[in-house]
Amino acid sequence: MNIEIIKCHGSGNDFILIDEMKHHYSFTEEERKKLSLVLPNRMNGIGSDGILFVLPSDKAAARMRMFNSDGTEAEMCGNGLRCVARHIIEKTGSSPVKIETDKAVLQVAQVEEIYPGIDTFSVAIEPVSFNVDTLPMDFENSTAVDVSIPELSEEMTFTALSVPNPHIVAMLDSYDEKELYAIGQKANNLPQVFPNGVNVSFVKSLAKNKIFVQTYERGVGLTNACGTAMSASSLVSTILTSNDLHTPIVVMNKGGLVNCLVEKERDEYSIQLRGNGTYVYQAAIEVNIHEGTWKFTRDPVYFQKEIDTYETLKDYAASQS
Ligand SMILES: N[C@@H](CCC[C@H](N)C(=O)O)C(=O)O
Repeated sequence: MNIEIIKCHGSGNDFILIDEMKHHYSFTEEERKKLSLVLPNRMNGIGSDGILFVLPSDKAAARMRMFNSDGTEAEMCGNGLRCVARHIIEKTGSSPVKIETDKAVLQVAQVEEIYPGIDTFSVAIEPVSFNVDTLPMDFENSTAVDVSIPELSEEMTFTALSVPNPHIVAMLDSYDEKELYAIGQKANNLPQVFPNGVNVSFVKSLAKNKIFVQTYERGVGLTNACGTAMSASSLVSTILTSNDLHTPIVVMNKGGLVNCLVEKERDEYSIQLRGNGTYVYQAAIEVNIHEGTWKFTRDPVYFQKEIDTYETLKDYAASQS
C-alpha cells in the first residue's frame, strides 16, 4: 500500500499525518493499529510519538483520530490537533474551523505568533473534568485534587483530571527525569487505579504565569511535550499556585514552548492551547502492513525554512527553562 505522509510536530511532540480526505486508503481498525506500531517505531520505523489520521466528518471540516506509538488510540491530542488545524486551515483557506475529535467537536484557528516567525495555531481543549470517573481513576472521593497516591509515591501529591484524555499532575520544586519515568511506568501498570492508563506530568513553577512541564505519556513514554498535559498542568497551576485564569500561561517544555489560556465560566473550565504546527517533511511510503515493513517511494522533501525558524524558538526556550 502506497501512503502519502507529512512528518510534523507540535513542540517537538512528533507525528506522522495521513490525510484520508484526499486519499481513500480505507484502513481497517486492525491496519490503523498495525501502522501505529510499525511507522512510529524509532529503531526501524520512521520514528514519531504517534500517527494522526485526518478523516472526513459530517459535523466539522475534518475529523482527527490519534494513535500512540504502542498502537492504542487516545481520546485527544493537543499538539497533534495543532498540526491537523494547520493542515485543514491551509487546505480550506478558512480560520477558525471546527475539527471533530473522539469526545468533542473543537474550534481551531490560526492566531498571533507566539514567537517571531512561528505560524501559531490555537486549539480548544475540552471537555475538562475533575471527576475521577472521567479518567477513569479508582479513588475514594469523586475528585482527587492535590492528593497522595501511595502506590506511586510516598512524598508527592497529584491532581487528576481529564481533558478529556486522562492526566495526573504533580507540582514540584525540582525533580529527576528518571523519577518521572519510573512513576509514569508504575501508573501505567496499575489497572486497579487507572484501568485505561494515564498521562503523568511533573510541573515546576518558573515565575508567575510561567511553568515548565514534562510528561510521561500513556502509550509512548517520555516525550518532548504533550499538549493536553501542558493544558491540564496550566489549569492545575491556577488552582494550586497563584497563576491566573483568563491570562496566557507560558509553558516551557523540552521541545520548545506554548501558551495556555485557562478560562472558567460558571463552574466549567476550558483551555486554549497555542503553539506551532511545524511540518518537517512530506514523502510517500510503501507499507506492507502485514509483514510490518516499509520503504520510501518518494524521498522526503524537507520544510527547511520552518525547521530552521523553529530551532530559534527552541534555543530561546532552552535558555529560559
Ligand atoms: N501528545 C498528545 C497526547 C497523546 C495521547 C496521550 N499519549 C494519551 O494516550 O492520552 C498531546 O499533545 O496532547
